[in-house]
Amino acid sequence: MKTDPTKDPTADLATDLTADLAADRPSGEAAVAFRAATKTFGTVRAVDGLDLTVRRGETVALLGRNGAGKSTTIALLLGLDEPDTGRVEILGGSPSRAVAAGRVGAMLQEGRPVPRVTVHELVSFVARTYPAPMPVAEALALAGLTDLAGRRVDRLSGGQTQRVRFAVSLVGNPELIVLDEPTAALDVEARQEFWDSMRGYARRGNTVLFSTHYLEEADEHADRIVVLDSGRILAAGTSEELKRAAGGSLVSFDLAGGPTEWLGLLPGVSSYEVRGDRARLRTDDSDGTVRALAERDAIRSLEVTPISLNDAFLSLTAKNLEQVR
Ligand SMILES: Nc1ncnc2c1ncn2[C@@H]1O[C@H](COP(=O)(O)OP(=O)(O)OP(=O)(O)O)[C@@H](O)[C@H]1O
Repeated sequence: MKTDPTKDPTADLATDLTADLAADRPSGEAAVAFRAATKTFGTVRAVDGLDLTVRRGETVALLGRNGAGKSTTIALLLGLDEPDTGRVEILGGSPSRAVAAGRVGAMLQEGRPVPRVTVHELVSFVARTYPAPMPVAEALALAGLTDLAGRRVDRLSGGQTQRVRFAVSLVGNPELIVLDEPTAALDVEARQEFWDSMRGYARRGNTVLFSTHYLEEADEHADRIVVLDSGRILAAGTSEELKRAAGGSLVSFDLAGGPTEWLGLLPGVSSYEVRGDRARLRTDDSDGTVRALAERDAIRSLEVTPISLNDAFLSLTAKNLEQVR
């Protein structure tokens, strides 16, 4: 549902419901639905029986290593490629219909700036190709480009160019925006500016699906994270849920020169490492591990912390590697 802060939101809701009824579709339909979708290239299953639903208004991150299947998933979603088997739907219909109607905006990895035109000219040109675009000034403001409107697009920095691509993807006033690694190669500041723009768009009630390698970005900017590996979903949920799914906590303490062979035998401990005099134990049963350490009087500078999202990601993908082998 789209909301304009200057308007009564219930008026929007009423309009939306009327539109939904008029279009003969349920008002609660998903923004994105993959149903057992598979895509194979030669012997590689880039997308392998994918079942994924993104609700309207959600911001979802697709997280995965190189080759996990993120770009192929996005290509299927945008109708740039067809699944071999299974189904992909956007906003209750086919991807190509949603794209043609301007209901989906996309920012893909490739694409070079057009020479000589200004930011305003380019975004205006793209706006004219959509049936119900947003005002160009609004798209420029959302993308943080108001002050750069008169600048030539081939004379912008990497971060500014990325924001132009963002403006181009949203000027059609889409309900769903799909971003394939939108901040690859941006510095920290440009990345932050980009996410600020994206959040402005999401706050209007729109749906965002983005792929990333950056765990912090997924953690910070998505309502839900979907971890992909070998074209399959390994885990999905909030970062807290993923940490829980990966299992466990970290227990660390000072060895004070003591032996290390027994660490792996402690209750709950699945792995451990020793750096200098500090032992770090990964455990599924932190209470049991701590009790056993206390019995051995090995609790010097003891700390129990939840695992980081990074640890959870590594652990989830490592488990999958073991299963694949
Ligand atoms: N057109 C293609 N022809 C052959 N193999 C392909 C093609 N597109 C993707 N693949 C393979 O499918 C798998 C998934 O690739 P995909 O690009 O979807 O992964 P990704 O998660 O987006 O990776 P990255 O993070 O490196 O962009 C990889 O093994 C890749 O080599």
